[in-house]
Order: sequence, then structure tokens, then C-alpha cells
Amino acid sequence: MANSSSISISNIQLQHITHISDYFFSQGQENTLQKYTNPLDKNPFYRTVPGFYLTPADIVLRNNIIDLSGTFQSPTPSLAYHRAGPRKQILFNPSTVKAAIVTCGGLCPGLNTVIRELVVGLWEMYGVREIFGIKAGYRGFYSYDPVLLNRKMVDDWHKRGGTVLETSRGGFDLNKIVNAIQDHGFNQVYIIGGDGTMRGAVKIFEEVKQRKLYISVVGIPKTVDNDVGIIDRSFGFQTAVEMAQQAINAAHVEAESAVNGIGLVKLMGRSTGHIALHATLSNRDVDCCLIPEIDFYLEGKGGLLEFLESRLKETGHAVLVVAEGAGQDMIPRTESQKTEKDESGNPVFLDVGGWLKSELKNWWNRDHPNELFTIKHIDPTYMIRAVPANATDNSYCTLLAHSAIHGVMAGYTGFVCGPINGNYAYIPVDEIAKAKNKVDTKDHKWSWVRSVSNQPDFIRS
Ligand SMILES: Nc1ncnc2c1ncn2[C@@H]1O[C@H](COP(=O)(O)OP(=O)(O)O)[C@@H](O)[C@H]1O
Ligand SMILES: O=P(O)(O)OC[C@H]1O[C@](O)(COP(=O)(O)O)[C@@H](O)[C@@H]1O
Ligand SMILES: [Mg+2]
Repeated sequence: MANSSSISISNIQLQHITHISDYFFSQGQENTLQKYTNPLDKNPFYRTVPGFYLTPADIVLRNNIIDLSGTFQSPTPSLAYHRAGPRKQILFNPSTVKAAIVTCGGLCPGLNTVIRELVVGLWEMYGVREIFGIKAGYRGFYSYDPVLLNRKMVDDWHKRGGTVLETSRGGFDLNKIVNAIQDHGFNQVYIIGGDGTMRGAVKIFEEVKQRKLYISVVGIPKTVDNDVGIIDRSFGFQTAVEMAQQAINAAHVEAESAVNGIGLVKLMGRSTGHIALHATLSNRDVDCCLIPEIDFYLEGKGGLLEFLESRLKETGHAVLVVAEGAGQDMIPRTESQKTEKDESGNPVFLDVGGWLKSELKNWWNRDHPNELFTIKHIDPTYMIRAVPANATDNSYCTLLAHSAIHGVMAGYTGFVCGPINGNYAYIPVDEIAKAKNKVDTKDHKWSWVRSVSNQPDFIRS
């Protein structure tokens, strides 16, 4: 066993986040940027006791699971990130801040809460008064007039689903966007979106740096699919999992109430099965959960049909949950369907629920032509994401928004904020844009699913 009586911090790799002063001056030029005392010092609601303000020495470790035996080394044992939170000295004079907030990509519960808390946080913590909403995603920078927001206007936005600012896919034109940011005089840009949006945010940040602009660009990771890596989870995900319960419960009732009844629920999850997996784990009535990370097959030993046959024989009914991205390779498609993309370049999927329903019907008619059989396909699609955030997600959105504001006011840029092992941190945006969060089918959670459902592992023997 390794000698572990004390912990060495010498091998910690701290992930650098850019400060505007890092690129604003040419080499050799003196840093003349003025700093201001954080107005929270004079805010009656805050007690700026020692330790209230964070410094660059406050860090969050990515990996908090350590194998002292040295047998199983984690791939990233020593990565660390700056902790999110208020800084004593800030770079932006609140009276000269002109902030822009934009939401991009698909909907997700909590978008309006993040917008609300960005406005309220900037307004109340820092006294900022020029806060603008950009309509309809990235294209809105150059296609629509920004909308002036204020504290009163956003008061009940956290109770509404969707995004009051509106969103869209596609429309990313780097030059037009950065030109518009400059023309409007925005010096803080808050970008709320998923993996695609973050790839765009990297480009905006790089262009702003290239042009040496006094502008901070921050990303707030959003995705109902929970497919953004590094952070613990994305906001709205828990709400979506909760909403999915209604569909699974209905499928169970329908299946139970029929002779040889199957309830089939298709849930969102473009290339990851997190929603399906968590909805399955929390429900317990699911007999089989199909996700994009596991290839499944229908016929033969260990296949889905054999499994369903035995479930129907044993209990008379079965509940199937399928993530929309599962089984895509098995669904017959035309040449044009093979390459179809949405406006953002995401692959367009065929309906795995409809396909599975018809495959299961054909199988039953073929193998049990004289026996009753019912299959009910429930596809709640947008119902799980077009709702307001639940209480946990609402609090999470608030912390995210406030974390973003503190980092931006301090002059950091090109970062996103998010919880890592429960602690809020600043993560370089290019790192987030590259990090995918897939379901790890080798970890305990997937074994748990299989032990709850008894489903096959779909490994052909
Ligand atoms: N590689 C990329 N470079 C620049 N912009 C991108 C890139 N990928 C996606 N975008 C833009 O980001 C926005 C949202 O992307 P999308 O994939 O639809 O949603 P999400 O951000 O939720 O994943 C769209 O306006 C899209 O054009
Ligand atoms: O809103 P659209 O364009 O119909 O797309 C639906 C897709 O959006 C999602 O809800 C979320 O995707 P994003 O995180 O990329 O926005 C996926 O689960 C789903 O495949
Ligand atoms: Mg996406």
C-alpha cells in the first residue's frame, strides 16, 4: 500500500481560467485596469466575514475518490478548478456594465429561473441596471433588437416553463454575433445552452480575445439530457426525470390491465440514456430500459423478445422504457434519412418507440397468433422538458446564475460554472465543450438497473 499518512498537493493540476487582463494588454504593456471593491461589502444582506470572499487559492478537486492502494488509478487524479463565488476586488464598475443574456438550443426546465436570477443577481448584488435579453438564441444577436430587462419584470419567471427570451437552433454566425456584441456595447455576455451552444461560446470567446475586447463571456450549461461532462448534473434534468414518472406509471397501469400487456415509454435522450436510466431506477415498475449506450437486439438467445416472452409468462405484463437515441442502427431508413441533420447539425432520429411497437406486434402475431396481446406506446416527448423547474432545480439554477455573475464581475471570461462533487467551480469553456457525459455501463448504477429490472445484458454469447 502507498504511504499515505499525509496528502501531497504537489501533483494537482489547476485548470486556468482566463482573466480579461490576460489578453487585454500587449506583451510588455503595463496592466492599468482599475479594480473596484465588491459592493457586497456594503450590502446589508451579506456579512462579509473572513472567508466570505474567495481567492484564486480556493479550489475544487475533480476527483474526490482516491484509491490509496494504488490499484485502480483514476484517469484524472489531480485536476482542480477555481471555486466559484464572490471576489473582494472586481474588475467591472457596475455602473458601466451592459449585460446580455441569451438562451440557445432545446428547452430545459429552469431556463427562466437562470435568466431571472441573472437579472436579480446583477441588479441586487452588484447594482447593475443595463441588462438585456437577446431573443431567439444566437441568431438573435444580429436579427432582433435586445430587450431591456429589469428586476420587477422577471419577478415570477421562475414559475414558467420554457424561456421567455425564446430560443432556436442554428443561426450561428461568428462575425455577425461578435460585431453585434460590439455594436450594442455589451461587456458581459451570459450564454445559456447545451453542448452545441458551448462549442459556439468557445468561438465567441476566442474571437473576443483575438479582437482584445473588454468583454467577459460566460457559459451556463443547460441540457435536459444531462449530456454535459465534468459537472455533477445539468439543471432541469431532475425535473424531467420526475415528469417521466407519470408516463411510466400510466404505461404500467395500461400493461397490468391487459392480457399480455406491454407498456412502452419513449423518453428524450439524444445520445445519452440518463433520463431513461434515472426514470427507471426511481420507478421500479420497469422491466427493461434501453439506452443508446447499449446495443440491444430482438431475436435469439439473450434478445429482447425472449426476455419479454418470459416476463409475460411470469407476470402477464411488461413495461419498457426506451431512450429516443437507442436502437437507431436497427431502424430501416432511407438514404436521405441517414444523413438528416437539424439546423444545429444534430442527427435527426427516427422514432424508436413506433418502430419497436410494430416489431413487437409482428413478433406476437407470428409466434402467438391466437393469444391476446396489447401494446400501448406512450411518448411524452416535450412534456418532460416544457415545464417549470422543480424546487431542487430552481435552487440549483439560482446558485449557477449567481456563481456566473461573481466570476464575470471579477473579470474572468471564457468559463462556465457548475457543481463538481457538490461544490460550484469555474471550468474553462473549451473543456466543457469537449466533455461528453455518457451513461457508464460499467459502473454500479447500470448494474443496479439490471438488478431491478432483470433485463438481459444484450451480450451475444
Ligand atoms: N460547433 C459549433 N460551433 C458553433 N456553434 C454551434 C456549434 N454547434 C452548435 N452551435 C450552435 O449552438 C446553438 C445550440 O446548439 P444545439 O446543438 O441546437 O443545442 P444545445 O446547445 O442545447 O446542444 C445553435 O445556435 C447552433 O448553431
Ligand atoms: O427541440 P427539438 O429540436 O425537437 O430537439 C429535441 C432534442 O432536444 C433535446 O430535448 C435536448 O437537446 P439539446 O440539449 O441539444 O437542446 C433532446 O433530448 C431531443 O433529442
Ligand atoms: Mg445538445
